[in-house]
Amino acid sequence: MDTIKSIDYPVFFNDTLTQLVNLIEKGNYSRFFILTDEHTGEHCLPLLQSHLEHLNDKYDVIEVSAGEESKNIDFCSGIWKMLIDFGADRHSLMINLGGGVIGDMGGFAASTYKRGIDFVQVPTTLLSQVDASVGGKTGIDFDNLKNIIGTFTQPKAVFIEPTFLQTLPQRQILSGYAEMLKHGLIQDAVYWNQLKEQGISNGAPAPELIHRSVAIKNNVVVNDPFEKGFRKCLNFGHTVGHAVETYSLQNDDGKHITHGEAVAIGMICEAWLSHKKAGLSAEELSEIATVLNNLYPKYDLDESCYTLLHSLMKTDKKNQNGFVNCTLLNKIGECSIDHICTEEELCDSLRYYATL
Ligand SMILES: NC(=O)c1ccc[n+]([C@@H]2O[C@H](COP(=O)([O-])OP(=O)(O)OC[C@H]3O[C@@H](n4cnc5c(N)ncnc54)[C@H](O)[C@@H]3O)[C@@H](O)[C@H]2O)c1
Ligand SMILES: O=C(O)C(=O)C[C@@H](O)[C@H](O)[C@H](O)COP(=O)(O)O
Ligand SMILES: [Zn+2]
Repeated sequence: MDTIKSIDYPVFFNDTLTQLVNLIEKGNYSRFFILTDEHTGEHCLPLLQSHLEHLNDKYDVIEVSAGEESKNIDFCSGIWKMLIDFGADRHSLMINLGGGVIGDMGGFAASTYKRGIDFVQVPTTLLSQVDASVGGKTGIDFDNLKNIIGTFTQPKAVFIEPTFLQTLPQRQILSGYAEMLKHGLIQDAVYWNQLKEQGISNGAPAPELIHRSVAIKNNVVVNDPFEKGFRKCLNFGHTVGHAVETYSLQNDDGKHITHGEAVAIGMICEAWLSHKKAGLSAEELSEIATVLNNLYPKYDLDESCYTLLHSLMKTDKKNQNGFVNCTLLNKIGECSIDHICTEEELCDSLRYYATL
């Protein structure tokens, strides 16, 4: 599969770990650091290390706990502290070996340490391969708000290695599939139909589909890297989705939903808003709601939490002048940005989800 050229860096799909070793050797780095979480440390690090034996004295491993609960300032401080303790200088390289949590937080830690050191993304979840590793959004959650602190900083390269997906639990595969479905909905009706018809059984989607999603996302971010305008299309499903994800993280019942599951709920609600406000037909709304509702577990959101959900939506980064600003679909495969949605409309979209 062809390497994709992003803003000013390559996204590799073939011989990825050899390509990574080439980058390390050519980059003349003083040291490099591999950031993992407890799962990628177990399942992915050994394969990477088998390519690094001749560089054993040039790197250290930094491991954090797994999951969204770690994507915060405390774990980020821990990473900065380890970089200081290991003597990382400005000519160091950070290798983010993990899912979106590691990619976002490792990218943020690297982009701020000594005002910025190089980093690369080695995504190990479907979600991070198709979406999070490309485009340069780095960040952490803070004050119970998703990605509220962060930077736009591009990696030096992205290495998409399909082998890593072999150990990924099916729930996480489905989570990544939600972002792939989003890519179809916003940009490519043929791709949506292909994903919808073949569905997802056991294991990861074909590498060609992963490549297709990266190509769709990349095409958007190269034209609007700082989300001044059309990049907001990649945020379809996230106004409601991030609020639901945050709500689930705050509820200490141990039943946290994944980012993809939350975005799937958000896409149903925002498809309903699209029907009300942006021309999406009733037939296409019904198709989207059926596909997503069948793929993802139902999450209980009763009326008593709507006020909290709306207050979370009011903090969305697309908002301006206090108005909640959504990306909506005009039809499957085409979207438009900057639709102001009222509290009543947003709550009605949650009511629609509850009726399914
Ligand atoms: N920067 C962006 O553009 C962007 C895009 C989409 C999502 N995100 C962010 O990404 C995060 C979600 O990423 P995610 O879904 O990858 O979650 P994650 O990083 O928490 O990974 C999910 C789980 O899978 C485990 N895991 C990772 N790779 C594995 C492997 N190969 N085998 C077995 N287990 C493995 C992890 O340890 C974790 O428990 C969210 O914080 C979201 O906000 C960022
Ligand atoms: O790359 C983008 O732009 C996206 O919006 C992709 C999203 O899938 C992703 O979840 C992103 O992290 C959301 O960004 P945020 O700015 O809404 O925090
Ligand atoms: Zn997302």
